[in-house]
Amino acid sequence: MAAATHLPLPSLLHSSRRLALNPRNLSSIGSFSICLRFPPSRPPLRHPIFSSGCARAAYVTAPASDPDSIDKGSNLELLEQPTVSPPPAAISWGIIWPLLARHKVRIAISMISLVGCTSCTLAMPLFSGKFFEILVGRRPEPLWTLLSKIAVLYVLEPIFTVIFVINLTTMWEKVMASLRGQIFRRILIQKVEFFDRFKVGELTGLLTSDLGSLKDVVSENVSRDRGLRALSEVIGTICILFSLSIQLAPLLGLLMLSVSILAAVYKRSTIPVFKSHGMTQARISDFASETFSAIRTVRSFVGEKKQISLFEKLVIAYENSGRRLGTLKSANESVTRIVIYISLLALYCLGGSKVKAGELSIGIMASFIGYTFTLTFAVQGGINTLGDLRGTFAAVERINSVISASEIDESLAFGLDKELEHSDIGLIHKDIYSEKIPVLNSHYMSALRSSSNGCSLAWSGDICLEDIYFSYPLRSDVAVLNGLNLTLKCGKVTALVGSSGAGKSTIVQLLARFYEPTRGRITVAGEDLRIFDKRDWARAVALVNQEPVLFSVSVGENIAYGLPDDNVSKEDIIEAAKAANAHEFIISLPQGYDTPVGERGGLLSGGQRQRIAIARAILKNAPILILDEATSALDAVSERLVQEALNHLMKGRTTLVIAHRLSTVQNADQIAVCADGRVAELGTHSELLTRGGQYASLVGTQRLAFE
Ligand SMILES: Nc1ncnc2c1ncn2[C@@H]1O[C@H](COP(=O)(O)OP(=O)(O)OP(=O)(O)O)[C@@H](O)[C@H]1O
Repeated sequence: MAAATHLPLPSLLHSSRRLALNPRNLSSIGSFSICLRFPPSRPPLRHPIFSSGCARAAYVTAPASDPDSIDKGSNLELLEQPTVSPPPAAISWGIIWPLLARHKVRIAISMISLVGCTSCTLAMPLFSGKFFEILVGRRPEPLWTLLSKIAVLYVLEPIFTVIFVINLTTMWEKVMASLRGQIFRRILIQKVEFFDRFKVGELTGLLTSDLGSLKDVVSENVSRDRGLRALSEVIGTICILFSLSIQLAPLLGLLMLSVSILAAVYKRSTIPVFKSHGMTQARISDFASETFSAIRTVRSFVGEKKQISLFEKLVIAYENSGRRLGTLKSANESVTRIVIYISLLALYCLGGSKVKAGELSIGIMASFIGYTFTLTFAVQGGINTLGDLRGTFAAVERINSVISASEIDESLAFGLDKELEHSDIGLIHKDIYSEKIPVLNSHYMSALRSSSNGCSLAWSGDICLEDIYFSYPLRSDVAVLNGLNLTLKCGKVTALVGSSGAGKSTIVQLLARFYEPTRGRITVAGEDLRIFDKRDWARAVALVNQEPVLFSVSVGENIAYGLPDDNVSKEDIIEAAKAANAHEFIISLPQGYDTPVGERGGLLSGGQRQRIAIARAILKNAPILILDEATSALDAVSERLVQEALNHLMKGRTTLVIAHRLSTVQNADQIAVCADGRVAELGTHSELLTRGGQYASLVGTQRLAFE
């Protein structure tokens, strides 16, 4: 093992494919499926990333002197990698510390100014005591000398405070901006099933309210009676009190102890109320965003009353939990006050009697009263900060439970990392998590990079789906594809038909690599897709759906999104729009190409949206084109315009068409009938009609709808 070396994955793939995966060689080593049926105790004779379930866990060893030994079949050893540890929590001290460490100077200035302003604050009661002693003639110092010292304190304290607040908040805002950017990036690189699992509202809530709570824990706790200042005042006051009078200090200690115990009891008793308050708030936000985004459905079903009544229930639940929280807060407030008053009364009695007996100076007694108030406010402020911290911990826990439970799509993340490194994006330039993800993964991912480029291969080679098995991760017990085999011939049109739920759109999702097959492989010109990182592969596939999604920017910017990394010229945008039959309607819009399309393109008609999506795909100029019911939602006029645009787009590209209309399907070079997760029939329109099988019956029963 020690002498072993890591072979570059492409060469391994090449070799192992020759040994086991190339269909032409299957006869010599047994069928491809034999590879998949190796007993679990023995790894299959191919790179385990190509079998399901161990996608990240493998590398290859062979003698360093003979990298070609794989070809010769000697010394080939495939070793299972130890299980890769799960991705680190999205927010932890280990993540925040490096971000804080970038602002050492600001932190140092904040701490120095904190000491400065706290010292000023804590010196004030001492000066008050001296002031009274001068007034009653117990101190020889001239009054104006003392007053000028007090004036210096009054000037210094706000100066130190400003320096403290500005530095601390600036530093924290910068840390939070990095963290927010990183978490957005971390969400964006999750596997697609992550987005199946969590609602959009939940994910946006992490970035807004939950991260907002983490931000507030510093930015809302910089005032005199909160956070670090409160803490430093508590510590400072106790030290001063003990140095002033060893007899009276324990009394104030008792006061603090009582208040702290009350705070702890309050904290425990309010945790469930606090949690349920937060959850009801999240439900309100989810419900409102769902209602507003489905406003047309609500309108068409006259659902306003129902939505209002459901919303009312949520609002009442929120109100109730808010009231319970308020009651607990007020109870705590009054009990805390009672404790403070009792302690003050005790101080007056004990301190007063000591002053009368001449055991304590009136100045110290006056200082003590001042410190009692300082201590009271500081302790209360500390408790409030604890309350904020409690909410913040709950928010951090929510963020971590959502993001850590999921898996990063490493083949996407790796490519993105590389691209960001060379981009001008500064804030989210380096993934703070990548350092935490085991080095092995990046070694593994760099091995994934093939010398060949997926996009150029797709211009010249067929796409083969070989023995594909697939279940959606969230419904792993339901087999959607069961050993599907299909070849999309290069530059030709393949139509996919079949009953609803037969798995047509699932094939599209696999071709686009939103999901990976559970078993089997997809190849382009004989190369397994998994040797390309996903961002490379994404450039090879243009997808036009029934419901194209536009961003709420201008028409021109939506078309330019076809090449999001490039500076697309206005001429290119116009050319693409013309090819998509969209130019005429675009120039008739109020601001032409600068007209905003509204949220999800809501300010345009279905046909207009579709033609902009086609223009975007034309600009992308990808070798593989997937049309998933691209014209099925359109009226006859729009359909003709869109179909013309699509015909233009399809030229010279490997095209997969899913359609219910016979007219769209019958001219395809081949038609595949999907049933029971397999291709049941394959041929041209006339061949399949002659065969009289499922396609003929689909056409006969008009389930493949005619115009
Ligand atoms: N994200 C998902 N998670 C879990 N199951 C899914 C998901 N998407 C689709 N399915 C299930 O997979 C099966 C195949 O769905 P698919 O959308 O591929 O069918 P289809 O042939 O395209 O149907 P249609 O013609 O109605 O669009 C269905 O049973 C569906 O419920």
